[in-house]
Amino acid sequence: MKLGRIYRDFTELVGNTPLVELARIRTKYNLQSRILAKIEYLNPAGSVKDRTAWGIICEAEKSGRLKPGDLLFDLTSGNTGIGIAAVASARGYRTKFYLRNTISEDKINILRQFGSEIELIENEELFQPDAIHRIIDRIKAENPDAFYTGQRSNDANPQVHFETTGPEIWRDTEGDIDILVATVGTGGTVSGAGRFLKAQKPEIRIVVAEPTPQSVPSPENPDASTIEGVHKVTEVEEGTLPETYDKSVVDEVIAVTTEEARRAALAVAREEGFLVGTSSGAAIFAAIELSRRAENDGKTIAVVFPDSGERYLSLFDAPG
Ligand SMILES: Cc1ncc(COP(=O)(O)O)c(C=O)c1O
Repeated sequence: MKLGRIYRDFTELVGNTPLVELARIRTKYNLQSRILAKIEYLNPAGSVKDRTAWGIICEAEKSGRLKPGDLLFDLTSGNTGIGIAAVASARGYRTKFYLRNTISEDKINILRQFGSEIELIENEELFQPDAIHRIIDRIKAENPDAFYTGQRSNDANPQVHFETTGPEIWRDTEGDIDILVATVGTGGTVSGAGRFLKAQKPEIRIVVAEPTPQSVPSPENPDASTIEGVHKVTEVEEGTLPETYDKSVVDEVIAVTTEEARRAALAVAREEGFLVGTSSGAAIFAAIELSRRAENDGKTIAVVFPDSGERYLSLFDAPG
């Protein structure tokens, strides 16, 4: 980065997040691999989704689909909404978001600060067969003149990770990377960054940390404590995975409970000083599991930390 730089606006701050070695986690768990974490909460609106938001809005502007003052809308578990709301403020658009009613109060409060319109969707509605597709059809019909950012289907989402997240990890490791671990909401991060990294070095393994079945709300277990923003990618109904998730880049999936993810996130805060969210905890838990395998001795594992633990303070009691 050159000295004395003045940034033109918010969007120039998106990306180029630091990759940090977690040496104290390595010592604590006596690991034989090097663990690196990409600290995505250092994006300007606080999550990896600032990249997605900027990628989608930039692409829509280039193709002439947006004019000043337009309304943008999406179905989101919060972080994408916050990223889109922030980029929209910087570019002169309005926003409206549809959110599951179990989402953390912290994220809803942040969206209100940006002036976004918010509509909550009953958790139960999401249990019905084909719920996501029906909800998306409904919200599109409700906003006929607005622009649907469509994080689950818009190719600009994985593309921005192919153009930024993947190259940044490749550049910062100077190619010394063997495994990438990420979680999947839309799959944009893992598909785009994973595709880029495999194009540079085909033997890199791409690993997804997914929630266990017990960590996903269902009609039988509606109050399950979720890893917010993160979905199961195995044993899910045909057609429910987002179009932006490219399972062909993924070599392995490791299941993590919400409790394991929470504890791992706390270990990162207490050992390394990074207060990360639960999906970061799931990713580091999976990385620790991988590094306990003899085959991974001496290897480098990079982990994506999507957001900050400050986004979930209202969901969990202060731990001891
Ligand atoms: C907290 C959190 N972690 C991880 C992810 C996964 O990111 P992606 O949508 O790129 O798969 C999301 C996405 O919504 C998220 O909100």
